[in-house]
Amino acid sequence: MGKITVVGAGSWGTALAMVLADNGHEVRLWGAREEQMDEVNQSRTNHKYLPGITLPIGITAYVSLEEALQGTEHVLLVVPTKAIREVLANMRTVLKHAVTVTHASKGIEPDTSKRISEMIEEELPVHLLRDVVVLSGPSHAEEVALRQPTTVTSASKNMEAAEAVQDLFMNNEYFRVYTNPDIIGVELGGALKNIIALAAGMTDGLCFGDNAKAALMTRGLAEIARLGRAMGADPLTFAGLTGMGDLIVTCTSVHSRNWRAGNLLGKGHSLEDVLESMGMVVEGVRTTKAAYQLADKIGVDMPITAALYEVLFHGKDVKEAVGSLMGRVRKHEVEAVPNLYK
Ligand SMILES: NC(=O)C1=CN([C@@H]2O[C@H](COP(=O)(O)OP(=O)(O)OC[C@H]3O[C@@H](n4cnc5c(N)ncnc54)[C@H](O)[C@@H]3O)[C@@H](O)[C@H]2O)C=CC1
Ligand SMILES: O=C(CO)COP(=O)(O)O
Repeated sequence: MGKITVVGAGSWGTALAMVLADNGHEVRLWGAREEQMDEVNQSRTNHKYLPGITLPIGITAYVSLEEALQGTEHVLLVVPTKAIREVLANMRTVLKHAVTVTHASKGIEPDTSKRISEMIEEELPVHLLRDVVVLSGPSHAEEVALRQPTTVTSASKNMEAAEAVQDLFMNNEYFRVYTNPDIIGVELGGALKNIIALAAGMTDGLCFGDNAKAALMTRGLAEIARLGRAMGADPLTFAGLTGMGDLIVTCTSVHSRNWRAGNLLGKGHSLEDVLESMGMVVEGVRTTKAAYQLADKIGVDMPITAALYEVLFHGKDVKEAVGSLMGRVRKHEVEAVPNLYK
């Protein structure tokens, strides 16, 4: 069993560190806050992010990134998308050897439209980066930390690297990992479902029913797949764990920060107050901006994303946004249908 450094000690980094420690690996958990890292080492808890959970002894917390990375060949990067470039720049200054970087974050960078694997390739020079792998799927940290059955996907351009990550995580009865070569589809599915989860939370906050939620999830998946296909993803990926699977778990679970934030917005709270009250990352807000810009740039129709963008960034009334969505021009459900009759 090897040494693995988990960079990011929030809820997801800590829960994944637990899986790796359960599998017998020596896990180094890095976080920037000394008080929090002392808590992990001394009390074996990380109460702000995983309340009530006792961490396995195989996890050691570090505040020095250089020490945390010494002698490890595998880095699991799990910080919010906003912090990815800053953390990679710090890694670049202290790394002395090549590592495989697996990331488990879910987002797209506004303005550049970059996926996280692209940011990793940009920030780490080739002599420090062996492979890039993505770990994604329907997986709330709260349930993984309770060792409840969970399935995710490991994706990479290099299938050997994806399989190596599958091996690292699959040695217990509760965490099962599939592999997929479609890194674009896996990353886009994980990032874009957060937009739909925010919208699903809003419909619940507005006290709309199950019909509205089912409509959002289904048409949301249609626009996720439409953008994904235009970006070179395999459309089938969006029917899998990192597409439909993650969409279901995020739109229907009270654990989801995106759903909870949307719910508060639907009840009339301001975006500023909602983000302030969450205390954890709500990736869907930045991703809405990034996806809106990307769809606009490449000419892909994403009506739900565009409606949410107006609500979040231009103060449009939520009910008015729903009205505009429902009043759009008539369409075929399946885009290929009109072509069949030509
Ligand atoms: N929580 C979950 O169940 C899941 C989360 N994810 C994804 O994992 C990523 C991380 O999410 P969580 O761990 O849930 O977030 P979180 O809000 O629980 O924790 C974020 C952590 O990142 C740290 N951080 C923030 N900025 C930093 C910086 N500049 N430098 C160093 N550390 C910094 C914070 O101190 C905190 O420890 C997100 O992209 C999220 O979408 C993916 C699957 C499940
Ligand atoms: O990605 C997740 C579950 O798969 C977590 O979603 P939230 O960030 O909305 O909590």
